[in-house]
Amino acid sequence: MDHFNLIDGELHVENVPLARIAEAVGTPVYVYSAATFQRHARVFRDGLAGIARKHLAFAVKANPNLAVLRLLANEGFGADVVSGGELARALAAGMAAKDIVFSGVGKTRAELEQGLDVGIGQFNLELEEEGVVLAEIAAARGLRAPATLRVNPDVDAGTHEKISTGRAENKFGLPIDEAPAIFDRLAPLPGLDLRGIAVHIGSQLQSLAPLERAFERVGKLVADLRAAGHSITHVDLGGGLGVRYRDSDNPPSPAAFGAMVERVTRGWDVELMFEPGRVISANAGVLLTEVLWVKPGAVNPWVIVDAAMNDLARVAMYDAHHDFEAVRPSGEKFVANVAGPVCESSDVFAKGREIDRVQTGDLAILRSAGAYGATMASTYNSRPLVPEVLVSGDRFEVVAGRISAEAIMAEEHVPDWLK
Ligand SMILES: Cc1ncc(COP(=O)(O)O)c(C=O)c1O
Ligand SMILES: N[C@@H](CCCC[NH3+])C(=O)O
Repeated sequence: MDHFNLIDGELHVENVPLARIAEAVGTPVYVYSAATFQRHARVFRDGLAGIARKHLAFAVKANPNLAVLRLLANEGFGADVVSGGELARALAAGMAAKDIVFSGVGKTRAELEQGLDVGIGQFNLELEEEGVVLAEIAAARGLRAPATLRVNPDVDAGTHEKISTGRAENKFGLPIDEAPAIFDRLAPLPGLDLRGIAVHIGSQLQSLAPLERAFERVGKLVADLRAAGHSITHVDLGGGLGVRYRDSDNPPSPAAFGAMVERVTRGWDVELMFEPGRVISANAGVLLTEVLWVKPGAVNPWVIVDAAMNDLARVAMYDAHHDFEAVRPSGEKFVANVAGPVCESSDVFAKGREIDRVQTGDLAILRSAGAYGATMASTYNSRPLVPEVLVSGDRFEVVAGRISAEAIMAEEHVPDWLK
């Protein structure tokens, strides 16, 4: 069941009319559905029902809002974090340290220390030297840091170039062929409990085939490591499952993903770990915006909305598609461009698209904005930082306030020697 529906001709999130949120909070604003987050969390878990030993860690980068993290913690999710800031958020949201996995291609010494001091569940190491440093820091504290090696399996995920992570030329992971030798050198260090392998080949995957190829390579590596005498108890299979941004997208279902994982990992005898982000959050949120102007254009009219690339960067960064819909559709359509007010030619959400006919003052949404939306927002053009609202049934709450240009300016100052 979708929780973003027309009720009496007007778009609602669950039982709350979007117009009511716009009136109370202003626009632009991200609006999330708690019931959708819950449903996605459960569908993902159900897809993996056949896997006995598993750990689910939500990729915090997709949506780090504290309320969202708490909701997912209540659904039994831990977190996959990539910075000290994300780690602090996961803890602040009530997640247990042991349920947190620390990924990330450039963890600082301070971040490794922070992770050890709070007792996180696992570090996914990106290179040998990181393992050496982590082992030293842990040994000095009388600890053994639970860790895996993240390997780069050299598999093309078949997704947008800028969100691919598993090809040899990408910066992520260490070359899978070098993993056995690195494992041999790191495993004996007293400060490390080197217990497995991690892999993540990219995001918004529309096919299971590249994932399957990557997992098969990891399975072979696990067998080789065991044959060399290593104890392998954990394999982290990352995230990456794609979602439907438009009708023509056809991502694999969590059930199909689970069936593939079950088949490929049969007999591995490890705890499997997962780091889903987008599949849990993308379609749980929309960006609500107001039409400022409809401006004549040389080819198509320009619908200028009050949301911009600084609020939702995905279109400018990856040519991503987000459906655009009026909150009170008249039934009439027209072909138009949709753009924000930012002074960049790439601040365009849609070009030459048939959309609901809208006019100045109308409310509209950009759909599927719950993942990599608010979290990638900036204050470019000195625009306020976009707020977030969580809806549950017929109530809603501002779970991140709008941070004004004045508040941001308060962090700056002019040196005396310029006055
Ligand atoms: C290491 C790691 N895990 C998990 C994710 C989450 O990916 P997704 O949102 O595609 O599920 C990412 C981002 O691509 C990542 O880099
Ligand atoms: N930010 C990207 C996804 C990056 C995934 C991070 N590993 C997007 O919006 O699609």
